[in-house]
Amino acid sequence: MATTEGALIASVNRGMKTLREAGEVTTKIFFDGMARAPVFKFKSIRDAHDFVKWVYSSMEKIREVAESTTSHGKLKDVQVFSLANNVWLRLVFETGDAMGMNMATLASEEVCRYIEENFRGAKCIAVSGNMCSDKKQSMINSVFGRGKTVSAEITIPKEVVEKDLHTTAEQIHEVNLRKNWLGSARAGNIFQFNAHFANIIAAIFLATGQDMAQVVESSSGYTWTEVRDGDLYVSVTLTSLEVGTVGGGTRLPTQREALSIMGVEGSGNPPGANAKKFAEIIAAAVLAGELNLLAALANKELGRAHKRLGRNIKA
Ligand SMILES: CC(C)(COP(=O)([O-])OP(=O)([O-])OC[C@H]1O[C@@H](n2cnc3c(N)ncnc32)[C@H](O)[C@@H]1OP(=O)([O-])[O-])[C@@H](O)C(=O)NCCC(=O)NCCSC(=O)C[C@@](C)(O)CC(=O)[O-]
Ligand SMILES: NC(=O)C1=CN([C@@H]2O[C@H](COP(=O)(O)OP(=O)(O)OC[C@H]3O[C@@H](n4cnc5c(N)ncnc54)[C@H](OP(=O)(O)O)[C@@H]3O)[C@@H](O)[C@H]2O)C=CC1
Repeated sequence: MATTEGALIASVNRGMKTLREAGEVTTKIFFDGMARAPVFKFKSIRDAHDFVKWVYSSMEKIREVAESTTSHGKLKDVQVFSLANNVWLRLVFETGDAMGMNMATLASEEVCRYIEENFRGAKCIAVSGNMCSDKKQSMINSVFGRGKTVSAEITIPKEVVEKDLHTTAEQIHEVNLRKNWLGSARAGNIFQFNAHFANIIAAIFLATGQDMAQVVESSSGYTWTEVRDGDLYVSVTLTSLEVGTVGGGTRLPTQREALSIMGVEGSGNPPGANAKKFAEIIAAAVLAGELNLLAALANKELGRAHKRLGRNIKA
């Protein structure tokens, strides 16, 4: 992790120590796909409607055109949206170990060229029509996923919660409900029912050569807790985690080294395996950070910790 947040390393470290003592973290990827969504304009809604019908009947050809630009990318879905005489095609790609934004953009440009040549009156206004949605918070990413949708979970015995986090499952659960859920809802937040996913995501992105601007949507998600016979069940779900282990800034030597420490540098076997494993490691780290901050809030430790670790003042 690379961060200027004074207490963050200590925070995630204590969370990880707790997870390690509690047992195994389970992680699962529920969705994997990078989206690019060109916007097309038509003369009338009649033409836009005909175009949508044509797209559904031309899926195989569109897939062939898209995949002609890449050996790793696979077009897995075309999601169609319209507004008056405008149509967006949200092209969703499996991108192997790459985060895939260049790969998906190059493939989408080829699809746009094919459409303009083969459907009379279709004009591609922009290869990115914001239904993608890259580097912006959006409901579409939260609902459909972008990059990877990944969850991590663990149940922590009450003795471990008390020893390492100096609190109880009940107190952590109450902070989660009243802060992350009720507080976020009252604040009008619709994407981030969590405490500080962004802290961990930003620090890992910087250390491993990810695209920093994608922290915006990659830190969307939910923290869920339950008290189970005094033990704490805790889980995190990241809806749109956009990461890669090849391409972009992962080519830089220090960033490559950070990925190799986790055993996920470069191409996986099969391709995509490294990026998936990396996403699961990130979800587990987010779980550690989230668990620990909820405990620190329950204990009223926040100000004291930041005084000591941020300002270097003994509390
Ligand atoms: C700071 C602690 C962990 C102390 O907590 P403690 O229990 O007094 O710590 P300890 O000294 O007894 O050490 C326990 C363990 O913590 C770790 N640890 C402890 N110190 C270090 C260190 N210097 N470097 C690395 N690891 C450290 C380490 O794992 C250690 O185990 P050990 O190795 O000794 O067996 C605790 O008070 C704490 O976590 N406080 C909360 C800090 C925090 O989570 N900040 C997050 C950022 S806040 C923010 O940016 C977002 C926010 C809050 O605004 C979002 C929101 O609205 O919610
Ligand atoms: N163009 C845009 O609109 C945007 C670009 N970006 C930038 O794009 C970059 C990331 O794009 P991205 O496409 O991920 O990376 P790159 O553009 O660096 O391309 C990665 C290429 O690596 C090849 N490759 C080799 N091994 C593998 C493997 N195991 N799995 C997958 N691909 C492999 C693929 O080639 P092949 O396709 O031939 O198979 C792939 O296209 C970042 O720098 C980011 O900042 C960010 C946002 C928007």
